[in-house]
Amino acid sequence: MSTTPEAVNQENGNGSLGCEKKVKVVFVLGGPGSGKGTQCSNIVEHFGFTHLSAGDLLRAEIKSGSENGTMISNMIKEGKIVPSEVTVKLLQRAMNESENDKFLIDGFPRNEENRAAFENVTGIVPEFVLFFDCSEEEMEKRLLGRNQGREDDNIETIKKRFKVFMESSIPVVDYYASKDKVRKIDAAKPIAEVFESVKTCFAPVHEKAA
Ligand SMILES: Nc1ncnc2c1ncn2[C@@H]1O[C@H](COP(=O)(O)OP(=O)(O)O)[C@@H](O)[C@H]1O
Ligand SMILES: Nc1ccn([C@@H]2O[C@H](COP(=O)(O)OP(=O)(O)O)[C@@H](O)[C@H]2O)c(=O)n1
Ligand SMILES: [Mg+2]
Repeated sequence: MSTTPEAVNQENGNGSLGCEKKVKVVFVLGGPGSGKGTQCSNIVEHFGFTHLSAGDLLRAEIKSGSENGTMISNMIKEGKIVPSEVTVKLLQRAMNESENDKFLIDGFPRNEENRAAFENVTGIVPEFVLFFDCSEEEMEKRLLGRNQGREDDNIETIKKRFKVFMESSIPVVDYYASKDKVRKIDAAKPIAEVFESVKTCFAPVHEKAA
């Protein structure tokens, strides 16, 4: 059952969303074009998670005619990170509206502010962080060929996104690595091979051949 908007804003214990609902969260991080969205679709199909892309939620918010739409749109065009207040609310709403209790949160947290705001507001600590490791050269090639009509998939914005990734997102990966929560994947390989590595992070150990 969905909760009321008021419940969404309440702080509660670990794994709680301000109501009785306990959830499991896996953060999916990696540079722009590293294949986060592609692999999340595979994970959803095989492991029953619900995929929440922070970027998709922000783009939907622009389309909905929200009062924040212009600000979000301008930030995305510049490759900048939208204030956490906006993004965390969208993620919380999506989790509360879902019947599922397992979420892949893709493209979030992208900076220290995102990370702290999410943990403070929701009380949720991720099970682990999937990190897609890929060279900028490969990511650039993929983004320029993505063809989804995105206003930020142009070379000028791509360069800005790479800079933001290195300066703001890598420290978040380092933070979770210091807590032994990062599962790093070589994301430069073909899609099916990357998914073989991803699977090992989700499948229980006993499912593997002895
Ligand atoms: N392993 C891969 N090898 C080649 N192309 C890929 C691979 N993974 C994803 N792609 C393609 O690269 C582009 C970016 O992938 P996407 O999943 O949207 O990445 P992200 O969400 O990390 O930006 C898409 O066009 C996608 O089809
Ligand atoms: N946590 C987030 C995620 C995305 N965004 C914005 O949305 C843009 C696109 O994010 P995305 O995750 O859809 O992009 P990809 O990494 O999938 O290419 C980012 O460059 C940011 O401008 C944000 O501000 N905060
Ligand atoms: Mg994506």
